[in-house]
Amino acid sequence: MSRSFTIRVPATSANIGPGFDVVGLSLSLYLTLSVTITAPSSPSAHTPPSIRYTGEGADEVPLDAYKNLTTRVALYVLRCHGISSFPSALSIHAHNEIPFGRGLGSSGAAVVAGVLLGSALGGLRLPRARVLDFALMVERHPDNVTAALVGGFVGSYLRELDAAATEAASVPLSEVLPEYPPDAGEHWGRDPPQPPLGIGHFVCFGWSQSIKAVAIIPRFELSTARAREVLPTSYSRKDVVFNLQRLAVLTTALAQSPPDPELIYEAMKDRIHQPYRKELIPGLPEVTSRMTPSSHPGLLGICLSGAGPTILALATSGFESIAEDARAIFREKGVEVDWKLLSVVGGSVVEGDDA
Ligand SMILES: Nc1ncnc2c1ncn2[C@@H]1O[C@H](COP(=O)(O)OP(=O)(O)OP(=O)(O)O)[C@@H](O)[C@H]1O
Ligand SMILES: N[C@@H](CCO)C(=O)O
Repeated sequence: MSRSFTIRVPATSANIGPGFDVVGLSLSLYLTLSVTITAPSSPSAHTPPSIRYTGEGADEVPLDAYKNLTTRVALYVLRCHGISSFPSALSIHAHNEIPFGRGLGSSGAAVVAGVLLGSALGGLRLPRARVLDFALMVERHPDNVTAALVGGFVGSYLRELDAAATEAASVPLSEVLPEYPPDAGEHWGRDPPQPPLGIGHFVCFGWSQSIKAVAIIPRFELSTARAREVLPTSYSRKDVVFNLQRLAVLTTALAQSPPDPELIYEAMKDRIHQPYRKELIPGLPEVTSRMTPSSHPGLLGICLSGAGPTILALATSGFESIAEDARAIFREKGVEVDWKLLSVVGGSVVEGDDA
């Protein structure tokens, strides 16, 4: 008997200014997997997975199930449950609206989609907290994956792990997600590390429905790894307190109706990551300082989205003039951008899976 189902995971913006590695927001661009497992023509014939990929990243994403991030994560989940291979005659059509390497959570979405895929393929029915554990074994900061899974405006932290769990969680990704299948008759080698239970914890904040997100997306990629390399390993107390004060206010201010632009604009400022990332993103300091609620009615606040280079402007109106003026500032620095008006949406869904 054939089986088919769909997995849909939203884009995310992490940090929202002061909440570095802490808060995330799910946004209305999606990675969608349409999955079909056809009944094998003969029980002994094992057909390898076939992947078709359309949309953002289609020209660079690997279509080999042992190299593709989403399917490697799915196989990791299956192997942790004693299932050593993909089902036969598995076909996946991935359609992606989330641009790669722009700070809109493309890798977090691919990882969450992979965990949900593994759970569905194995009939595992993993509870949401366990899905998060698996996702956090692969993507080690919780802000994007938690928001992609749960949806809305979310704050999260990683539980402090005991020594054994710390060791399990610190296994290199190359071991968690090996790229190559074993040759026929061989084994994968040692069992993959099981995620410790309850790695990530989160809380959902309120969100004023009048607030939309303008994503101003430079036409170049910046990997999260590169954007983390430029960050210092320690901070002054003054800078930490600056961010904590703003984050505490921001988490409630974005739920108020009507939202208060003066409060939010100041509460979206950051001293922990954006100042260090300006060398990688020409125009970042100018865009975040020259555009204010006074110069742009409707604007509430402006920040780097995730690790960048996208800029996220939260606003209740005036979306086009905010985007076009940001475009003009970027153009002065030689950077071309595209922009999208996005809404805050719900989290990941799996539809049509009766297994
Ligand atoms: N749908 C996908 N399928 C397979 N691989 C993907 C997919 N989406 C992202 N990736 C991989 O993740 C990489 C981008 O990850 P990276 O963490 O650098 O950026 P990001 O997730 O887009 O940004 P941020 O984490 O700042 O929001 C891509 O270059 C690609 O290798
Ligand atoms: N909090 C992370 C998000 C990137 O995915 C960072 O800013 O590096």
